[in-house]
Amino acid sequence: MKLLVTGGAGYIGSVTAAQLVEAGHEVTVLDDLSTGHADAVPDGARFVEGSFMEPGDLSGFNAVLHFAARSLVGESVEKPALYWSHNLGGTLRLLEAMRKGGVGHIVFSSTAATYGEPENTPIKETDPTRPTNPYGASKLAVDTTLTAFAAMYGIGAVSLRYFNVAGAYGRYRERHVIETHLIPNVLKVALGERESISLFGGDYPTPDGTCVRDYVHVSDVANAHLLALAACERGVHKIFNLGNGAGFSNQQVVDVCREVTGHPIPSSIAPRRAGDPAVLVASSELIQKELGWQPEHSGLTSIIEDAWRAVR
Ligand SMILES: NC(=O)c1ccc[n+]([C@@H]2O[C@H](COP(=O)([O-])OP(=O)(O)OC[C@H]3O[C@@H](n4cnc5c(N)ncnc54)[C@H](O)[C@@H]3O)[C@@H](O)[C@H]2O)c1
Ligand SMILES: O=c1ccn([C@@H]2O[C@H](COP(=O)(O)OP(=O)(O)O[C@H]3O[C@H](CO)[C@H](O)[C@H](O)[C@H]3O)[C@@H](O)[C@H]2O)c(=O)[nH]1
Repeated sequence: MKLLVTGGAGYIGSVTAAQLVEAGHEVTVLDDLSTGHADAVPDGARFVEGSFMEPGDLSGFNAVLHFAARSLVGESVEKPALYWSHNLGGTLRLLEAMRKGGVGHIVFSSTAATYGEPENTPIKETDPTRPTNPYGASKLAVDTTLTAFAAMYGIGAVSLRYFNVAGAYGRYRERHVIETHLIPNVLKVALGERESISLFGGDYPTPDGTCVRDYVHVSDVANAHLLALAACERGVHKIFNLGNGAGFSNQQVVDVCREVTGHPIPSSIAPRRAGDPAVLVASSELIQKELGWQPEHSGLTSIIEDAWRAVR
């Protein structure tokens, strides 16, 4: 297929673009390099530097995989207008360009942040969506828009709600200039780029008092996109969670990083970070049942080993 990958110079987009090229698709990456890197665009993909908010003529593409977004939760609280105009407004323009160009299918990077503070664990797709920050709200608004576009204009859409994506795929890894994610920041301590790691909150209602998250390997996330692409069906919007169904506390993440790197990784408990749910764990039964997705890396150790191998 002839595919447009927005955000294909970023972390998850570059891994997915690489797997799409390996599967024989003709891939064009559209990325403005605001948080991505030109050298992350896989060999064999065409690269267009530009914004998905001005996508131009999309005729000829069979589908869009839409990764590009603003995705810093804290920044979204400080600059809500930016998140609404970029993530929702920009995506509306992309969808209009798809409509004009006759592009019928889209796979969209949604997020666990659409659920907000969960009522049930593990979280199912049918659980309430009550985002607690503009980032999650803007992603939920795109999901709602996709449902309407599928019903009204007959596009085929799949939203994948990733939980905590981690690990690396070959040379493709997470390297954000502003890094907020736990695992890369813990590994920076082992690399000698940081003195220590602060764990935000030690008094959550969890076994060790630190937050619990569901880590899913970036390679398994990328593979889910190939399955989602094949499952796009005109007039239908499907939503799937993507996680491993197992929760690991922030303290456990640090402990596993110590084992994997052999570094003592000094850590301390710091105040809670605003808007962090105590526990976020996915039920991914639906995507396993409907698309046959099976994560190959379910253990936290193997995910962290891959992340470490790519940065050391
Ligand atoms: N990393 C996670 O754990 C996680 C979890 C849930 C959802 N997501 C979502 O997955 C997607 C990818 O996340 P990531 O971690 O790979 O982020 P990333 O920042 O590494 O990648 C995003 C890419 O989009 C590009 N981009 C941003 N705005 C653009 C624009 N206007 N036009 C063109 N390109 C633009 C950036 O330059 C970057 O290359 C995002 O939509 C994010 O919200 C990520
Ligand atoms: O230096 C740090 C960084 C993070 N954390 C903690 O580690 C946990 C995981 O935090 P991350 O920032 O790695 O990930 P989040 O769970 O906040 O965010 C992930 O899930 C969100 C959905 O909830 C969004 O989709 C977001 O894009 C995605 O990265 C949280 O308890 C956080 O407070 C620390 O203690 N110290």
